[in-house]
Amino acid sequence: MNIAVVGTGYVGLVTGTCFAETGNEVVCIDVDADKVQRMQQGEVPIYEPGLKTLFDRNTRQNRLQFTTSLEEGIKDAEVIFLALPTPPNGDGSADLSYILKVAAQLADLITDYTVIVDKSTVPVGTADQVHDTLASKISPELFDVVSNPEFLREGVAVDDFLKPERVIIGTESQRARNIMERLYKPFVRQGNPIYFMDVRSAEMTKYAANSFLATKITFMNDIANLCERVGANVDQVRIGIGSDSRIGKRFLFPGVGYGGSCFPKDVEALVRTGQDYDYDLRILQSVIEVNNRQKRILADKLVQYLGEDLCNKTIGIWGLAFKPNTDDIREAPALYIIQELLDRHATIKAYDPEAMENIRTRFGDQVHLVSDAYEAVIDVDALLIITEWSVFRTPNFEVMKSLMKQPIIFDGRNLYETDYMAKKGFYYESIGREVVDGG
Ligand SMILES: NC(=O)c1ccc[n+]([C@@H]2O[C@H](COP(=O)([O-])OP(=O)(O)OC[C@H]3O[C@@H](n4cnc5c(N)ncnc54)[C@H](O)[C@@H]3O)[C@@H](O)[C@H]2O)c1
Ligand SMILES: O=c1ccn([C@@H]2O[C@H](COP(=O)(O)OP(=O)(O)O[C@H]3O[C@H](CO)[C@@H](O)[C@H](O)[C@H]3O)[C@@H](O)[C@H]2O)c(=O)[nH]1
Repeated sequence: MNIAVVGTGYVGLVTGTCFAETGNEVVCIDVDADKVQRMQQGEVPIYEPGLKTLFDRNTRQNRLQFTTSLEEGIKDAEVIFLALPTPPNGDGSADLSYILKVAAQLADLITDYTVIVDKSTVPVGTADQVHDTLASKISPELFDVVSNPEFLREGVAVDDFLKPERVIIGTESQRARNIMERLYKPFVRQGNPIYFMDVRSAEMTKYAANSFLATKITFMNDIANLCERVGANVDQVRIGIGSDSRIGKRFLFPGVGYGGSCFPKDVEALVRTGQDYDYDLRILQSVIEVNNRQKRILADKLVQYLGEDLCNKTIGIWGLAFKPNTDDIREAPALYIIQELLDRHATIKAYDPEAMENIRTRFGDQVHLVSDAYEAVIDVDALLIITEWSVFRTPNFEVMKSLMKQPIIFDGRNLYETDYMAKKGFYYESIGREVVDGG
């Protein structure tokens, strides 16, 4: 099938590459000329495990191509995916201008029946708006607008796309449904379902899923904070409740708050949708509040221990990306923690396996970026662990102790056992567990 993907970011590039991998002819379109040129020259502009191999294979075989021209990119497409940004407006609502602008352009270009698929995360009613934009210029018989929200996670995006737990397709058109089913069949051969539903329910499913997961994490963060106060260990509580299949083991890991380009903006946008319909989503309002507090928790713990003024202190940081296996720093807790430390005049040394370029772009030379984890602890007064990259899980603590000015660790991801850290001679604070002082 001939497919066009408009918007070649984390979602668009993975979508385009994976559809090419199942034999489709894919053209990816992006307004960012520099990005398009890099991709045309064989460079994958984001870090996503497994993507480069698929990208190389499909570009080599000319099944995956790139252009800045919408007209050229969509000319043979039976299906056009919109994988465009939907960032938050000032009031928390989703900015639909990218989607509606492209919809208006498509209205001038489509001449044969085409399925327009909304893959971006958009509020209920957006597909109708896209439909109306097109229908104001071309016959509704020339197109269908389908909602096909994407559930991939960064860091495992290729796996998630190739083996989705479910595919959601919102459409009332049998013709569009048949095309979408044909396209997705290769990805659900192990029996995972494709759920067809009405467009509005599909749009809502995406927000409900992200908001539920953000709530689950936030609930655990709240419980973790209480565990600290009552002398319980949140890791044991997590295992205790997670083994109840009604609760489930996943997404119960407490930490420094959820970040990334999706949960923060999508929870806000759903609250906003509620307000538009005179309905207060109180649970989600609390989730936002608790998460904002949680993003500061590691800096708060540090300040409580080292004092308000950090002007003579050097703080090491492990992990800057919002989660492991990505270079993405959008809404990363690290951004908030770094800003807090800078406001308190601390010197910062930081290391992340993939996200340092993005941090350099954001903070310039205010953050001293180093080339490995051990370098980030040389002469530091304390180490903050913000992202749980695997490489941080079993460090040589003897070496660390010999490098650090003081053996103090604030661990936002509960990477180590508290008893072990005490035995190794560290002052060690984590999330929802006892503080130990082995010094
Ligand atoms: N990142 C994720 O993990 C994820 C997962 C599921 C859903 N989503 C949703 O998918 C959508 C895209 O997210 P993303 O993370 O891929 O965004 P992104 O910012 O990484 O990529 C968006 C791309 O669109 C391009 N673009 C902007 N205007 C354009 C135009 N007029 N024509 C062509 N290209 C244009 C940008 O240059 C950019 O390359 C959002 O709605 C997001 O909420 C994201
Ligand atoms: O137990 C957990 C799990 C996650 N997180 C945090 O939650 C955030 C989001 O993590 P994750 O969901 O793994 O990454 P995303 O790539 O943001 O993926 C989410 O957002 C995407 C965009 O909408 C959806 O497609 C995915 O299904 C959804 O999981 C990160 O800051 C994680 O550190 C925790 O703190 N504890």
